[in-house]
Amino acid sequence: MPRVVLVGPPGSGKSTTGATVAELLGVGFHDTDAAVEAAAGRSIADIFVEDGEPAFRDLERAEVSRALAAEDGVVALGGGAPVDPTTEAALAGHTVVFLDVGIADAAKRVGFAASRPLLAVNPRASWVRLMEARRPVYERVATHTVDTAGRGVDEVAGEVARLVGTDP
Ligand SMILES: Nc1ncnc2c1ncn2[C@@H]1O[C@H](COP(=O)(O)OP(=O)(O)O)[C@@H](O)[C@H]1O
Ligand SMILES: O=C(O)C1=C[C@@H](OP(=O)(O)O)[C@@H](O)[C@H](O)C1
Ligand SMILES: [Mg+2]
Repeated sequence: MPRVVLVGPPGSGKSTTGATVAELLGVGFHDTDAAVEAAAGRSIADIFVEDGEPAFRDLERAEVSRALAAEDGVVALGGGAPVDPTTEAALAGHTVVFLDVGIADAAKRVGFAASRPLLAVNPRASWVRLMEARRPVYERVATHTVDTAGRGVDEVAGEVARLVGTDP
């Protein structure tokens, strides 16, 4: 079982902070988006364009299920992963940290580049809409919440590592 699973919206820092948390804890780091891309041999943006979002969600659900069973370090999910009911149910019993962030910090961090297809059109409005819909899901699955607003990667990673460092 992973030591900690990171959830939160795009730009909350799951992928970047997760790698630092893993270093601090001396464990491996696994990003489910990177695993989906490696297995498909294509970027997430290409999977969205060529096969559509439902096809990506199917790949994501399968990869998250595998990672929750097989990985034992830090696991970062994609921002939409916990919205899937199967994935939400599978997160029960795991140590899950919700990296919270507001639109101002997320916009500064992500720049809303084309690599995040859901934010390609009207990025700020799309991000706010996604976050409004998903916040209840993040709050339901989280065992801990860390506010990342105005805080750098090292500070956030240090707090996450302290929160979960004593967990078995
Ligand atoms: N706490 C932070 N402070 C400043 N920049 C950050 C922070 N967390 C992440 N970033 C930067 O924001 C961008 C998006 O981070 P990323 O880890 O990909 O987020 P996510 O995986 O949650 O979408 C990256 O360029 C990263 O370096
Ligand atoms: O919010 C989403 O639905 C998505 C977030 C992305 O991951 P990050 O949250 O790591 O950017 C990636 O999984 C895909 O573009 C879909
Ligand atoms: Mg990410």
